[in-house]
Amino acid sequence: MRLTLSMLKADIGAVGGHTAPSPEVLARVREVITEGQRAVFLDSLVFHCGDDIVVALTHTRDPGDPEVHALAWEAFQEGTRVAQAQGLYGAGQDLLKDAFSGNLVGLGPQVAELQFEERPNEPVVLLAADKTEPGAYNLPLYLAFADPMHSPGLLLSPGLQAGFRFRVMDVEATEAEHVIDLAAPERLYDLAILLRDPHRFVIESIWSRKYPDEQAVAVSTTRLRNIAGRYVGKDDPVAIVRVQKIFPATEELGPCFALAPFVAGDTRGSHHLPLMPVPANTPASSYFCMPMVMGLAVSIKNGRFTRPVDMFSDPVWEHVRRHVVEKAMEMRRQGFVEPAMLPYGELEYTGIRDRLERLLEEFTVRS
Ligand SMILES: O=C(COP(=O)(O)O)[C@@H](O)[C@H](O)[C@H](O)COP(=O)(O)O
Repeated sequence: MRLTLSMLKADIGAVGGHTAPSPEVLARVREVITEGQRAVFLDSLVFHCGDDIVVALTHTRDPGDPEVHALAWEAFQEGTRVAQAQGLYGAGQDLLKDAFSGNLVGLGPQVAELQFEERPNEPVVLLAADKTEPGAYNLPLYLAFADPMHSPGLLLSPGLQAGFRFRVMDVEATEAEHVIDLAAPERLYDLAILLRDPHRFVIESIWSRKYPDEQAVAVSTTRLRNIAGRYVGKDDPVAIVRVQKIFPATEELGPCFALAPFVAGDTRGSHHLPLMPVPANTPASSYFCMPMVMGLAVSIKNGRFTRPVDMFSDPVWEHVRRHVVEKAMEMRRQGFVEPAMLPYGELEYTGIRDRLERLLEEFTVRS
């Protein structure tokens, strides 16, 4: 069965700040999605990461299918109406355009879609992150798909030994989509040169080299500020990762997040803090909006999801989180000084830029 898995995500309002959607907003999104079942898709999961609502759908249409996207758009719009009625903060924040034009890409919501021939058992991990940007997945995915120190399957399993092909997107290119395909391990150093800059170069997809038609990973790559031309909240990317057999195993992918790399985002989208792996449906952190990532491991059969297993909820992750919190607090001790605050070009609010321009005019040439 040729299946498409679509992950569609939007921040449409939250309770008491940029925290979490209300139960009523979530219920309305679920209701609209459920009404669309059978006509448009096979199965769905609706959950949240921080203040972002994620809709995951399985269907037999192609990625970018207008009806699938229209259903998600309608669900987010209906949810926004509830958020507005409840006075939630940032109601409809990620719906940047008024009219739906056949595809959610470019309208504000994040979209990751992956098409595949369903295996007899199809294990998949659904990742969602809040208060950060699409490049936040660069390092964990590189470790899982290219680094045998983290992913022993690259050495041990014949299905993985040929390595993987990484498609990297230059998200600063606005006129057209600029991508490059790099095969690991041969082009590992070239890959590293790009991935070291997660603001600009983002892993968009990863493919098996032994089975070139088999896509392992799809990451949403939309940068909201490229659409809106100004800061309207962080991008908060989603990603789909197929696991096991010819791909890294779930337990190889997991530890790649334990490193908790410093990523851009958190308060006012203008700082670096470590990416904290959290259980599903965790509200955004009141500690400086620490960037967070959640993962649901699911199996799919005939397009139906099993009940998900929460990837970052077992006891090991409590230990990891303690370490991540220490890392975050240490960084916060240096307040506004880089790299705690982002470099000038990446600041999402204009206050510093405006003030610096005035200050530069006050400089005089020393005689
Ligand atoms: O990062 C944040 C929100 O991100 P989000 O929109 O949830 O992706 C917050 O730190 C806000 O920038 C901060 O709370 C200020 O928000 P405003 O008062 O400007 O809306």
